[in-house]
Amino acid sequence: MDGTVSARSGGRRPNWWKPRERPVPPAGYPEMIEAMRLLQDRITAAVPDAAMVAEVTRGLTAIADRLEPTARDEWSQLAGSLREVPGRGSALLPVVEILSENETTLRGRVRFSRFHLGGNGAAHGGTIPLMFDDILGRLANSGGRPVARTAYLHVNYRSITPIDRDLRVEIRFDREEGRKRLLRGELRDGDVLCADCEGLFVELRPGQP
Ligand SMILES: CCCCC/C=C\C/C=C\C/C=C\C/C=C\CCCC(=O)SCCNC(=O)CCNC(=O)[C@H](O)C(C)(C)COP(=O)(O)OP(=O)(O)OC[C@H]1O[C@@H](n2cnc3c(N)ncnc32)[C@H](O)[C@@H]1OP(=O)(O)O
Repeated sequence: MDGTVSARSGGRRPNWWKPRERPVPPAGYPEMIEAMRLLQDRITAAVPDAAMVAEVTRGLTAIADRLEPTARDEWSQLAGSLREVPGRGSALLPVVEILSENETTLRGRVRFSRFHLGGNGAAHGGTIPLMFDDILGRLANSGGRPVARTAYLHVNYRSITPIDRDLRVEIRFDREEGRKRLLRGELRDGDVLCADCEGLFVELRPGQP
């Protein structure tokens, strides 16, 4: 248990869940993840012939083999841990560029891409909760609060969410009751409400994974 305490809990509760120090990302690391995202988009869109399939498979396997000896455990990995980098260095997440952020509100710009396609130009319905969960989780765990996990995430799809367009997302901290933190969010394409959500985050008790 470390000694970090939450401003919101009046300094009583220790913040036990804390990843170890991460290695500093080498120069070019965010660009490498960006190249991975581009690859995901291009593979999703591609209809290659058999020769190109074989060539790409060889190339990707060679890269995977080169990376394998550098693997570390999850507490030391870089992907997903780069809080200051849009998308946190995770190729899984739709990239949210954070425009403003404080302890109660987060505003950002997000662009779903071909990799996230569901159908007919619209983002896959699973990628929208993924995006919401990540930024709700970011706000829920901000301000030195002890770590909380999503207990539920309710998403309403109000209108299709187009890919390849800059959309706006806004999250706000609604209320906090004991270990429970309720947050709400909205995703908009201009004036059109694409989706909104409500998420409950519950602060973990010491020892809870
Ligand atoms: C990934 C972890 C977070 C990492 C954050 C770390 C650092 C922060 C820094 C940067 C963050 C950047 C980005 C954020 C990254 C990721 C965010 C994503 C987070 C996730 O994606 S995380 C994965 C999905 N998540 C789970 O894998 C949870 C599995 N689950 C459990 O671990 C337990 O289920 C738990 C702990 C949730 C509760 O369990 P428990 O036993 O501790 O508590 P209990 O059940 O007593 O509930 C206490 C009070 O909450 C009410 N309550 C509970 N559940 C409810 C529900 N569903 N509906 C309505 N009310 C509910 C009860 O009714 C009671 O209310 P009351 O006190 O009023 O009676």
